[in-house]
Amino acid sequence: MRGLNLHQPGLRNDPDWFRKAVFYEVLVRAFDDSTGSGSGDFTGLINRLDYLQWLGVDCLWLPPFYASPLRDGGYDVADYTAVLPEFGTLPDFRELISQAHARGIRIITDLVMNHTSDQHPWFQASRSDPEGPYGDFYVWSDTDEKYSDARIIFVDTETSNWTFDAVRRQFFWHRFFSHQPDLNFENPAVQEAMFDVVRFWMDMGIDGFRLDAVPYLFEEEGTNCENLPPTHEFLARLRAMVDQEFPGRVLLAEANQLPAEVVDYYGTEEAPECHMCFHFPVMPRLYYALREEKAEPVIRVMEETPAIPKGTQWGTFLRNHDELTLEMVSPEERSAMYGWYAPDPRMRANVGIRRRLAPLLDNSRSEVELINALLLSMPGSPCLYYGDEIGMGDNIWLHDRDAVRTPMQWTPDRNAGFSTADPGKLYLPVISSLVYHYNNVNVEAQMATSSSLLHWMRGMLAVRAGQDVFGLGDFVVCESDNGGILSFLRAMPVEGELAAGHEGHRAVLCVNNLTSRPQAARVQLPERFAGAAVRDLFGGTGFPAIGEDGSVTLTLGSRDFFWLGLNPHEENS
Ligand SMILES: OC[C@H]1O[C@H](O[C@H]2O[C@H](CO)[C@@H](O)[C@H](O)[C@H]2O)[C@H](O)[C@@H](O)[C@@H]1O
Ligand SMILES: [Ca+2]
Repeated sequence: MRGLNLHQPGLRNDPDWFRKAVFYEVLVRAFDDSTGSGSGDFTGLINRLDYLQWLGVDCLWLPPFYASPLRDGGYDVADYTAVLPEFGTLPDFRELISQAHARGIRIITDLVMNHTSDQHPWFQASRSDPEGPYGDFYVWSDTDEKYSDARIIFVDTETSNWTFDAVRRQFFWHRFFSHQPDLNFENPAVQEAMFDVVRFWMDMGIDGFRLDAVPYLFEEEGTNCENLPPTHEFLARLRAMVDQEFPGRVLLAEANQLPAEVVDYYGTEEAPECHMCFHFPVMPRLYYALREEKAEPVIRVMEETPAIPKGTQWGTFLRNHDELTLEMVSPEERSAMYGWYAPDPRMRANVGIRRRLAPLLDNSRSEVELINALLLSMPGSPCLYYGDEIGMGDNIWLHDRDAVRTPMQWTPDRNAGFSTADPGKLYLPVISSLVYHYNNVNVEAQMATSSSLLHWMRGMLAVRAGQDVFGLGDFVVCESDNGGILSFLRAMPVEGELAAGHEGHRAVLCVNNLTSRPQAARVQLPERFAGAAVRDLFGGTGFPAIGEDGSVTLTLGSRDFFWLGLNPHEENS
């Protein structure tokens, strides 16, 4: 056992930390440029940790910062144990970990196991020396006909999962871009090499990994080459190694699949795999429900979500560095969502929408608040995307997913306070559109305005942090007589293991008006809440108690929501 991170100053010794945490995805490149190079870096991120601590996030997720030609935002790794020189050095990264930990903030990073860049020395060796030690590191074939049942993921750019290599005079397999050859996981040396990568970064002190594109590790003829048994066997071995050598560190699966398939990435009691999995299908349903003004799509996807093993957690999100993926919705839902959210074809990418949260919702403050309230109160540990806490805009005139990867907007000054470089030297231009210009949308201005979205987000995170039930409690949909109202309980037992030592209310009733008009609704709770006292979690104001039949009638303004603490034993006041 090499690495318990629990003794780091600032980190709480809590095995459930990831189940209660708010994650924050931040691109090192996009956050703060401390050197004037035009690109963000580790020192810049260190300089902004106080801001992230102030905001109330618990764990950062850093997408790849490894040596890379950057043809896929760093997901094209050219050296797994080197960092991009423009981001700093390994000692700088180590300093970032220790500075984050000192502030009680954990860090997980991306582990891109499925593929490398074609610039990786393993691929260069594999293509030029088929009989050498790396000859079998990739998936080679004399034809491009194998695995024909596997879909193409990057439909905008790729026409085949095979590309001919003129050096080796064979085809190589790639699930993503043709410059990203898939590693051959059938080769034990590849598996061992990946274990060593995991050890390298965990030894350095990171708190876990997001496992990128994890369904695609193995291939098998006659299948769609996704979620195959050997992939799960490999993940179980990886988890066993992590548990043994780095207890307390987490693995988070990025498996863009239906819930019934994703749950397999938690593994079994005998052979656990990941501690967390992103829940892809729920995210588009939140956007869908806002436009359809109906709770049903969200309720349905939650009903289709199987229970997960004890001690694990979903990861949830509204946006990330990729397009808002519509792979997990039906063709009818997809075309409705394109119509609502991506009327201009430039807003689309692959099977999804390359826009940020605020522009998706046409900068409607009440919709941004409501969808964030849903994210923060539904099951799962929410992951925020940098800049969405201030309602940053996007730039659909940029290439591919760069539309949503522009520099963080700190101030109304040059380059939005992100960099002192000549503006032309920035890795991407700052947002200067009419509505989302950095003159108006920036951290400094919002910090100075108590009614800003930024202050609202911080307040929400603070309230959530005081209620363990959001991370640990059950999710129970409460029937209501109004289809535009989504109401559910987050509850955990008063007696028993879960309740011991945890804070806050044991039951919170969340009621959300998905419609743009005021609504009244009679909400039915389980019988045990009959007569319970009701208090708003934000101001502590008492509401009328739950009726003796277990129901309560509430009125909500347009896109309004309530988080109501329930106490069956309190005198109502
Ligand atoms: O490394 C290749 C890609 O891996 C992740 O991709 C995921 O995003 C895709 C959409 O952009 C999605 O369709 C796919 O199912 C996912 O695995 C990573 O997040 C991407 O940035 C990266 O290009
Ligand atoms: Ca693969």
